[in-house]
Amino acid sequence: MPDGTICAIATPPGRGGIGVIRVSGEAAGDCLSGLAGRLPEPRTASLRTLRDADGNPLDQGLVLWFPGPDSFTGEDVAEFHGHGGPVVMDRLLRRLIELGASLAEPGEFSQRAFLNGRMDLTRAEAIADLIAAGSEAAASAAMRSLEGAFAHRIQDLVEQLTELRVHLESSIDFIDEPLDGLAIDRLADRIEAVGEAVRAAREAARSGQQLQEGARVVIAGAPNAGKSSLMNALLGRDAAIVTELAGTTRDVLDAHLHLDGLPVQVMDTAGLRTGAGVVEAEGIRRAHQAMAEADHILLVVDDRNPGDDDGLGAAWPASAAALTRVYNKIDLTHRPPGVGDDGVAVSALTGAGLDGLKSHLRGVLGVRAGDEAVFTARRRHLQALDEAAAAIDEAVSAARAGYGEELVAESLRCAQDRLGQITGAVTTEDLLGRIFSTFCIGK
Ligand SMILES: Nc1nc2c(c(=O)[nH]1)N(C=O)[C@@H](CNc1ccc(C(=O)N[C@@H](CCC(=O)O)C(=O)O)cc1)CN2
Ligand SMILES: Nc1nc2c(ncn2[C@@H]2O[C@H](COP(=O)(O)OP(=O)(O)OP(=O)(O)O)[C@@H](O)[C@H]2O)c(=O)[nH]1
Ligand SMILES: [Mg+2]
Repeated sequence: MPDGTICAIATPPGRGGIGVIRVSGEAAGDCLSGLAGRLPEPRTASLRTLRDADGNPLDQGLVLWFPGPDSFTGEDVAEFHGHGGPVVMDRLLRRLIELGASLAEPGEFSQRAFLNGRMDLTRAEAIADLIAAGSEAAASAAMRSLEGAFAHRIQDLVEQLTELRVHLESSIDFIDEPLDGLAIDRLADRIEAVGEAVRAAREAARSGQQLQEGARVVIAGAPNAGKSSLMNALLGRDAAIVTELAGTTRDVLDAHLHLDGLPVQVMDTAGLRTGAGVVEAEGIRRAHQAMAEADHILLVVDDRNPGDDDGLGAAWPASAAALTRVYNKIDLTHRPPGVGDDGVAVSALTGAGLDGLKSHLRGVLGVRAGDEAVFTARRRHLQALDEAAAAIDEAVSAARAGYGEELVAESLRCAQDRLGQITGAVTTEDLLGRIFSTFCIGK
C-alpha cells in the first residue's frame, strides 16, 4: 500500500475563477484542520477562511472532507476549492507541505486509487483518455471504458480461460483418467473459441485505440514520387518542403488530420533508395522505422514509371502494416482518378482523386467513429491481446499434437497473465510507472 500524504493542484495552471487542491493520505485530516479549522461534515461543502501557521488569512474557500475508504483514492482525502490564482495556490500548497504533505507525482492520485482497489487499470486509463479526448466520439468511448465496458470484456475472457484451466488441471491430477482423443479434440475446439473471442476483443480495442490516439499513416515511396506533395494536399496546407530534386525530405514530418471524426497522424518520410549520402541514409533509416510502426502505409508511386520501386529491393523494410499503392501525377499520364483494384490514382498537384483516397483510408482504418461498441484502449492493450491470442494458439496446437495437459495449461496460464496486465490483476512496478507517469499532475 502507498504511504505518505500527497497534495497537488487539480485545476489547470494559470489563473481561473476557482483553483482546487487535493490532498490524500493519513495526514489529510491534519492538513484540513491546520488550514481551515475543525473537520467539516464528510462530503459536504463548507466555506472556511484558510490560514497560515500564524493565523493570517491566505484565502477564503470551500473545503471538502472524504474520510477513507469512501474517497477517490480510498484514503483520507481533503479538498480546498480556493481562488484560482497562481500565488494563492502556491501559498496554500506551501502551507500543506508544512502540515506534512508532499507534492504528488503525475498520476499519483489515480495510482493510489488503483493500488487501493478503487478501480482497475482500464478505468484509470479511461479517466486520462477522457481528459485527453480530442473529439466527442473519443470522449464517449472513454466514458464507456470508465463504466467498465473494456474491463468486463477482459474479465469475461479471463473467466473462460480459468474454466478451461480448472478442467485441464483436474485431469492432470487424476492420472488414471487421462483425456481420450475425443475429449482432447473437444477441449481444443473450446480453447480455439476463446482465441476467437480474444481476437474479437482485440479488433474492438483497436478501434478505440485509433479513436483516441489516432491511426498512424505513413507516406512512403521512391524519391520524387510526390510524397511531400501528397502530405500537403491531404493537410490542405504547405507543411512539407517540395522541390523537383530527389532526396528533398530527410526528417520524418508528422501532422494531424481528421477524417470525419477519426484522428489520423500522417507522416511524410524520406524517399527510399539505396546508395544515398550520409544525411539522406539517416532519413531513410527513420522512414523504415516509421513504416515499422505504421497502422497503414501509403506507398506513393510516380504513375509515369509505376514499376520504379520494384527494383529497390533491399530499400524496402519488411512491414506488417497494410499498404495502399497511390499512383500519383496522373495529370501527366491522363489516367482517370479513383480507387481501383491495385491502388488509388491521384494527382497531388491538381487534387484529383484525393477525396477518393481519403474515403478509402477511412475504410481501411476500419473505425466507425459513432460505433456504440467502441471503448477507448491503448497500444499496450493491443499488444497484450495479441500476445494472449498467440499463447492461446500455442495451447490449441499443443492440445491437437497430444503434448499433454501440462503444456496446454501452461500456455493458457500465460494468456491469462497477459490479459491480467490489461486490467492490472497482474502488474509490475515498471508497468505502473509507465502508465501513471503520463497522467496529469493532480490526477
Ligand atoms: N471536486 C472534485 N471533483 C471531481 C473529482 C474530485 O476528486 N474532486 N473527481 C476525481 O477524479 C472526479 C469525480 N470522481 C470521483 C470519484 C469518486 C469519488 C468518491 O469520493 N468516492 C467515494 C464516495 C462516493 C459517494 O460519496 O457516494 C467512494 O467511491 O467511496 C469522488 C470523485 C471529477 N470531479
Ligand atoms: N505534375 C505533377 N507533379 C507533381 C505531382 N506531385 C508532385 N509533383 C512534383 O514532383 C516533384 C517531387 O515532389 P515531392 O513532393 O517533393 O516528392 P517527394 O516524394 O516528397 O520527394 P523526396 O522528398 O525527395 O523523396 C516536385 O517537383 C513536385 O511538384 C503531381 O501530382 N503532378
Ligand atoms: Mg519529400
